[in-house]
Amino acid sequence: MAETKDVKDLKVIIGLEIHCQLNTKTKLFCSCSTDYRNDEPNTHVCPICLGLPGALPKLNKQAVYYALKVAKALNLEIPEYSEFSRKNYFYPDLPKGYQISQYDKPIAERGIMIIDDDEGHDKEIRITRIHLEEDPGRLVHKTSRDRVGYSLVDYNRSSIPLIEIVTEPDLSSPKEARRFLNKLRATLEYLDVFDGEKEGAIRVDANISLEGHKRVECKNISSYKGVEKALLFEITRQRNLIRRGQEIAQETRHFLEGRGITTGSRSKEEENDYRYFPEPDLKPLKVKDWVNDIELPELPDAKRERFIEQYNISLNHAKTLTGDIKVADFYELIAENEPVLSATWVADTLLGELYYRDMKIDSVPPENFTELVTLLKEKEITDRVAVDILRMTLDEIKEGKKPDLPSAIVKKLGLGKGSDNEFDEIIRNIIENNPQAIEDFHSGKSNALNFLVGQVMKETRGRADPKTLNNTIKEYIEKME
Ligand SMILES: Nc1ncnc2c1ncn2[C@@H]1O[C@H](COP(=O)(O)OP(=O)(O)OP(=O)(O)O)[C@@H](O)[C@H]1O
Ligand SMILES: [Mg+2]
Ligand SMILES: [Mg+2]
Repeated sequence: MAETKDVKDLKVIIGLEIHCQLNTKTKLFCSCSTDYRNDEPNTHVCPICLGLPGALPKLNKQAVYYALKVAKALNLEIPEYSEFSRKNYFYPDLPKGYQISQYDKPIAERGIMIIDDDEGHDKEIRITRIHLEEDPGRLVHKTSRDRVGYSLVDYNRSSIPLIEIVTEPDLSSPKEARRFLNKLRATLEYLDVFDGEKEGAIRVDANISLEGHKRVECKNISSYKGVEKALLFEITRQRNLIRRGQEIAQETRHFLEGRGITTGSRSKEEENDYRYFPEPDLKPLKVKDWVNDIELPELPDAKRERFIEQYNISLNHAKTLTGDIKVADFYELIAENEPVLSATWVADTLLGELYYRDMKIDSVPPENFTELVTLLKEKEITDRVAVDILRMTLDEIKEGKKPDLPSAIVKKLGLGKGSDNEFDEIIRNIIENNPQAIEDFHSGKSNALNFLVGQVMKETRGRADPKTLNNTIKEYIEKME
């Protein structure tokens, strides 16, 4: 069956296992603070999260509540009871010799998330299950000068609450996987149970196979881009093997972020028998009773529909604006004034400029942005000038300064839109100094006119109105014959 198909036409099958740190104040089974990132190693520890003999876990209810919130948001079925289990393995990141996790009675099972497929159509991705577990410690591997390796271990992270979200193998491309993760992250942030900006907040195991062949699992990828890259690499690697008539080994591979490749593990250490059994120190949870108290906020899909309805903006803009709760909140602060124009400028310009500068939207004062949109609406400035002002504003914020209001910048730098006759001399000069362009124009090359418009825009620092400039320049050329 598979042999008759061209290798490049084999379907790509992807399933993800996503570990997300929940942003509770304290750890899953003790009261150590989870806010460890700026502190020395092993300063947020106690007998429980160090796994000392005799220490008993005490369940953090907040974490259960957060996990249930996620389960409800992704439409999972909540069972009557949920139970913790011990997952036994020996590794220095886990001093107890077992991780408290969940096995056959997870918090929730069988849900759905809808994403865009590669054609932009809605696609349902089935969620297999969500379970709660504790994070192990963190190992730092070092090489000393005599090249003998050694490892340091930090238990600050030990017992931070995680949820593991497992999907069915419903994703069909690396881009889909990326979109799934983006939407999942957005949902978790809407729910306020997760902070995706924190280092180590999300770790993904990406499973991938080609139709009719064995699956490979790329473990512990720590960025969204990394997942996409690892999957792209795997598709090429697996296709090449199949082309050469070799079998794909079912194995665990590691993704090397820096080099963008995956490598096979030397040992078979992952092929563990975890000897799961119910955790005797924690009672089963009657989760069905908890879930009734959970109220969900407005989620991305609902917000998107409301934005379209309330502000009359396009589907694409609504998708972009609701793809991140901070962007959605910013938009709602400024939307009253010119909702459509504001949507365009946030979605099509502001986000790109922020991304380019590695800045976050909540650093932008809403009043500055509102004023910029007003100036545009009143046609006091051109689009070009607006982009320049936006860039100046963001650069100032980035340098830690308080940016001037756009109206003040316009005044100070004389950036107000001019009428074409104000630029009479500039237009004449440009026409006179570009005889080649005039000749091209006469021989019907439309680019020539664009070139002249561009020159005038440059000379006027973008103050001329490109919409009228086309005609004006045409008239000048005809007049000057
Ligand atoms: N043929 C396949 N191709 C790609 N992915 C697959 C395929 N079959 C299953 N998967 C995915 O592999 C993952 C299986 O994860 P699961 O946790 O159930 O098992 P595991 O990987 O064997 O165990 P572990 O939790 O120890 O990693 C799921 O995300 C599932 O969608
Ligand atoms: Mg798993
Ligand atoms: Mg797995």
